[in-house]
Amino acid sequence: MAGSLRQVALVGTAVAVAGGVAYAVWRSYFPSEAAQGPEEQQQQPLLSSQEGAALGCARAPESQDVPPSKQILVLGLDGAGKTSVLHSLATNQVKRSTAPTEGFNAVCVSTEEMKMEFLEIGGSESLRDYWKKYLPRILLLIYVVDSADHKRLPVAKKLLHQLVQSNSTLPLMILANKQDIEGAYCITDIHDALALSEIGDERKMFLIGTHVAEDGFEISSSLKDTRELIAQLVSEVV
Ligand SMILES: Nc1nc2c(ncn2[C@@H]2O[C@H](COP(=O)(O)OP(=O)(O)OP(=O)(O)O)[C@@H](O)[C@H]2O)c(=O)[nH]1
Ligand SMILES: [Mg+2]
Repeated sequence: MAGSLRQVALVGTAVAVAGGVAYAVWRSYFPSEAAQGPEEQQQQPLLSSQEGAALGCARAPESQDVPPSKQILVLGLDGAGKTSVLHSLATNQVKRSTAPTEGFNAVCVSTEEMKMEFLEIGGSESLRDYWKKYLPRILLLIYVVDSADHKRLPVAKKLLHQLVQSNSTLPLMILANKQDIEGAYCITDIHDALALSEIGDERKMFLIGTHVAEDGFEISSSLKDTRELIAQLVSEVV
């Protein structure tokens, strides 16, 4: 166990949160280019400039000395908690989702240093075909699992391994969500259930326990740490 855990940073300690969250805008849509092949998408941003602008992630013209938005893909099985985590990260308040994402969900989170564009694709079976199409455009993949959904962890593992096999260096952050539920697997169990030691040690990989607790409260320190780490990771990628 200790050997396999060496390849993964288990994050649970406090990291100071720099910068505030400026806004979050919610939207579900199917982009028109979803039918294109990954090659055609390689040079395109995750969100078009119009979509980015609508979400408050407008890009500055290249002549201006303003860093571009950082693009992050958020995947995982239906019900894992992707929307709830994203909404909480963006607003700093716990807000559990009440409906499945029927397509895509784009969220913009600003810190003092940068704007980060998160794109969640719903986890239901019919949407999983879209997952891979966005991989070539992103700086970081966040994969959310329901730590209490023991039965479906093998499916979550299979899909994760399929996603990462085509890119050995894409940074990966796994959120072992719903840690508040009694009987939820702890992160070492999740590490084993997802066979993370097989994913290779070329990439940066993080496994973090999270939960989106009671509505209306400030988010937990683990979620704040997660946001801080995401900002740090994407700022390191050129
Ligand atoms: N107990 C508990 N429930 C959670 C947590 N996170 C999310 N939920 C609940 O789990 C259900 C699914 O959450 P969503 O955020 O919609 O899950 P999702 O991954 O976005 O699902 P899809 O959009 O269908 O792919 C909702 O009822 C949430 O309230 C958590 O940390 N703990
Ligand atoms: Mg969702």
